[in-house]
Amino acid sequence: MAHISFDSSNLSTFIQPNELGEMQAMVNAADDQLRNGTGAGAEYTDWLHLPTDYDKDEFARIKKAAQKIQSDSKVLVVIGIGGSYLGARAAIDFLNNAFFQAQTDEDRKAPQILFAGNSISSSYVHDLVQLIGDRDFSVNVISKSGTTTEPSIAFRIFKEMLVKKYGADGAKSRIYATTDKERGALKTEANSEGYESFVIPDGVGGRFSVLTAVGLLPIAAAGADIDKLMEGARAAENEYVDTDLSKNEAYQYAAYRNILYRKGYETELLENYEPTMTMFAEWWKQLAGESEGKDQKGIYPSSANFSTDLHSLGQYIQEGRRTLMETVVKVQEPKHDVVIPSEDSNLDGLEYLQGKTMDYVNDKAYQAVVLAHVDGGVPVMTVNIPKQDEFSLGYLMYFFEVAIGVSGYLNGINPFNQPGVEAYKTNMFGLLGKPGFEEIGKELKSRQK
Ligand SMILES: O=P(O)(O)OC[C@H]1O[C@](O)(CO)[C@@H](O)[C@@H]1O
Repeated sequence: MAHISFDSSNLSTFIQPNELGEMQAMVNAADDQLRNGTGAGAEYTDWLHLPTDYDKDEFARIKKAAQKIQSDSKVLVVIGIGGSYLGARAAIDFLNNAFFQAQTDEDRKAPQILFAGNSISSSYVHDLVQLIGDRDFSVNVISKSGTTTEPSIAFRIFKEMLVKKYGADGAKSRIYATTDKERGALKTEANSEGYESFVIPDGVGGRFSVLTAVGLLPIAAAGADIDKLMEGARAAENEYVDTDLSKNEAYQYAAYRNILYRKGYETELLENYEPTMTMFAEWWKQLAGESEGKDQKGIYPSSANFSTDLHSLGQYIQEGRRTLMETVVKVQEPKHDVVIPSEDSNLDGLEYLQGKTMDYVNDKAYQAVVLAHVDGGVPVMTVNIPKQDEFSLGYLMYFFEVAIGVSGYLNGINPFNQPGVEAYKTNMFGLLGKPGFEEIGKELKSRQK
């Protein structure tokens, strides 16, 4: 039995009973493209078997490195952007205390995990340096290419800080490089400087890399059980193999979102009712957006955090343009529950809820929102997960990865490339005067007012 469940029961006013079955032939073809390597981008599908087929020696090394970081550092600075950071960030938030990063070093029982190199904000880096202060720290620099501008700038800054604090040799023993197995600038530097290094496998694109060292080292350093994370993903790998739409809920999700997309529901909101899942949605947004948004088509992935955003975006979702569909990731059992206290004055009118738990109210909010949004013309799908633990997270991430792979093929694109990301980089290099980009720089500058 599947560990998580996909609930499509609220789609009945938007999709007729015959429509899912009519997608079966297309799903069969998409499954063939994905699993038999007949589709575009087949060289980037090794993530499909990562939960079973991974480097066990490296996995043990990751756990050892995490222990070393825990023993000699109060802070781990994780440098990376896009798929080289979002999975770790999402997992660490999802699995830990809501105030993990704000806890004292003693309470946290693991290093504070701070992220850099995911923007070019100087103010952010300045403040991060201040926050580290004189505490012991290590750096995990994550980049397949080793030349991505944002993480490369951050790496220079934190490497210099390490050298000043620990000397050249001390710094080397505190830098962990996660990169290509043999090529690229970071691999070359790791080899020559002797940094401990971990591999981003060739057949795994950044947005599908959370279950490699890219995600696993920071997640383990934060104190999570990465064996359980892999176990959950492995269970999902075994679960979502049947091509039959009536049996494979990840494929069902892929098919339904494509049916809806073709009816004009062009934006999908990934929603949660737990603030610790905000970054999970950010991970999902790259997974879906970078995979599917190409050739001038694709579902636009967005997100909303409830009930917070019901008081900001709620109006639009209820009554704005009818192009939205929603996918809720609903946690069945909270990490902790809290009873609502009684108050004699009852000025807030809440006495009818005294003695009930907050999670009871949160669940009723979810039920109420589904009813209201469906009535308002917004199709709602729900992915139910039992709780926020490592096993469930590994399972859930695999669910979305396999669903997005199939979904991309259903829409006739290559889900595993990202040619569009280069356009801004080329322009930026031109404007910055990077050697080799002089011509484009001249042309761009002539167009600027
Ligand atoms: O690991 P790298 O090479 O620094 O790239 C980081 C990110 O940049 C992209 O290549 C493009 O945004 C992503 O796919 C990737 O996750």
